Amino acid sequence: MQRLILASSSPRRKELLENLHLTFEISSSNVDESFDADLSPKQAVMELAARKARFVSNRHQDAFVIGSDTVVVLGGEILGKPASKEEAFHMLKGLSGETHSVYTGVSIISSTNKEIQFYEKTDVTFWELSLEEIETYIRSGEPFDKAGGYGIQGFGSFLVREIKGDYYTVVGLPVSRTIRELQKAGFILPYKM
Ligand SMILES: Cc1cn([C@H]2C[C@H](O)[C@@H](COP(=O)(O)OP(=O)(O)OP(=O)(O)O)O2)c(=O)[nH]c1=O
Repeated sequence: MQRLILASSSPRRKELLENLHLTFEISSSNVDESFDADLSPKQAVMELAARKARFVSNRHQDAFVIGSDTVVVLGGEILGKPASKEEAFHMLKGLSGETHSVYTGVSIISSTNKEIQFYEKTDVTFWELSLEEIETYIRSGEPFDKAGGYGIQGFGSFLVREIKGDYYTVVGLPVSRTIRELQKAGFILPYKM
């Protein structure tokens, strides 16, 4: 029986992988999430996803490991998680009425230590937001553990007017691409596809 490990502490990623009816373990990675300012968003998310997957793979060499990283990009600027109410306010005010891109990078390391990296990008357009809407949203506490300061899957759904691309890329794991790449890497699915 092949072992599969999700290298993530994100409850969303766990839930998304569970949707695929796979049996897997969780092992969170403790890596430095800073990256070189010269990296493009796609390079940055793939590099961070690989760092997370390698951290766990080094401790569990017999397993398939999945690592993932998500950022929001507005006008060329990469937004991570807001560290304060002020930062959340600044991010959400910037996203108001605009279209931004969400990049999620994924790294898969196989049980024979082969690495695959890929990314997906989804464009998200926000409604024009009033100051009251932004303040109400920040008071909910939802922005703080999420790239760009919002969660499309939660209360933050009211912010979003339109998306173009895979919804699950925004939530943190592009599941349909991930299962295909996992299979290519040699992981045997518990069902036929
Ligand atoms: C834009 C957006 C991001 N997010 C989340 C996905 C990621 O969990 C988080 C971005 O932070 P990440 O650093 O990608 O992930 P993480 O720290 O939550 O988990 P780990 O590193 O252990 O895997 O933002 C949403 O849940 N909904 C959204 O709409």
